[in-house]
Amino acid sequence: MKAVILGTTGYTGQVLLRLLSNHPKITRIYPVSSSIAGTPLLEFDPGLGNAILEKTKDCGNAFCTLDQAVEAQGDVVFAALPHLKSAQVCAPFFGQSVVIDLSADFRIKDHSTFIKAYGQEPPRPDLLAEAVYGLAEWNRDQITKASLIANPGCYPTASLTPLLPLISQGYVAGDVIINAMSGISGAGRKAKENLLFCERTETVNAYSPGTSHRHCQEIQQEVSLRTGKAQQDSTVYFTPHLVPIKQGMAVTTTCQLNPGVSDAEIAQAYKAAYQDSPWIRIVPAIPDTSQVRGTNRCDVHWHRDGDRIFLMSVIDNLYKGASGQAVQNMNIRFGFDERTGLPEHGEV
Ligand SMILES: NC(=O)C1=CN([C@@H]2O[C@H](COP(=O)(O)OP(=O)(O)OC[C@H]3O[C@@H](n4cnc5c(N)ncnc54)[C@H](OP(=O)(O)O)[C@@H]3O)[C@@H](O)[C@H]2O)C=CC1
Ligand SMILES: CC(=O)N[C@@H](CCC(=O)OP(=O)(O)O)C(=O)O
Repeated sequence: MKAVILGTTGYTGQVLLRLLSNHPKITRIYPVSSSIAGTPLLEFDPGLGNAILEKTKDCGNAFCTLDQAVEAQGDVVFAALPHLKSAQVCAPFFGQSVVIDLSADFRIKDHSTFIKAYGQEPPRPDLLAEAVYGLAEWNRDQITKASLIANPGCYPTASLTPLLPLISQGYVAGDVIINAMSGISGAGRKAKENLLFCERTETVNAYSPGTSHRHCQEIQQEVSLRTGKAQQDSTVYFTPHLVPIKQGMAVTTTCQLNPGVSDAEIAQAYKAAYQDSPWIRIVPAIPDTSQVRGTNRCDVHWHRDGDRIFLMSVIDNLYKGASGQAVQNMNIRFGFDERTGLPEHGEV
């Protein structure tokens, strides 16, 4: 199979390049760069292994242009581009290849919600109906048939994974309070003064609290789908924090349970939702981001305190939060085992 990566020099693009170079079903890779086409891959990233050389022969082992990639007619295109830019760059691939978009351009279905989150109209409203939200464990059947997959945001993936089994069973009453921590690679590779080492080391802060972060709209959309309530009546509150680690995301979600929900029912809800999901693990102790770093796993722990439940989840924002889930979605779409080409063990 031939794979195209758009935005290869970004963080998620670089992880995609590594994952696809080890993926047994991918034979050719077209690594597009709008900024450094023609530059040898190993000059840009000497950490890449030899497998990449075999698979990028068509581009002379260098970054290629968008035109070269369009001509190659890839089976699958991964768009690792900024939101509000991605849909436009992907245009030549729609109808030609399966497009897996890591940006937010196709995640939110409702126009006014998209405008609230991103400050402007969705860039391709004509394609929103056919775009499948790629939260892999919840939309497998649709992903199997999709030609456009909207890979979820990293915060929504880490928040929805522990929440949806309980929401879907109708066990949750009242507000859902989500507090999340992200490593700095979550903000992408583009140089920003406020993300310099000296600005971010030894310090932590919250930002965009309550319902003001764009990912709150994405989380609310998926929760509303399962509760049947209108999105404006959703009571999800989401507050992210930036912590001084390179990659990793830890989320704590607090909910009130409906009267009479037992521990056994909660355990059963998680079992039913995830027993056939190789990348979700319900763990007996509060998880650390280090245990999922470099893997596609989301580890979840729950703690009951009277009628409150506390859900602790961890992912690697660049893997399950982005490129790993994108490859998982490709596996589902093309009928491969969901685990194919994805690392199982965390780094020591
Ligand atoms: N970082 C994360 O943890 C996560 C990221 N995402 C999403 O995935 C997408 C890619 O993220 P990430 O890899 O972190 O982003 P980066 O900022 O690290 O990389 C984006 C890449 O897009 C290309 N690009 C093309 N046009 C532009 C432009 N106008 N401005 C900036 N870059 C441009 C560049 O690559 P080139 O020069 O090679 O073309 C650039 O390196 C984004 O939509 C992001 O929101 C989703 C989940 C998690
Ligand atoms: C730390 C940081 O800045 N995180 C980003 C979200 C991460 C991301 O890339 O957003 P998507 O998942 O929507 O693509 C933010 O808060 O906007």
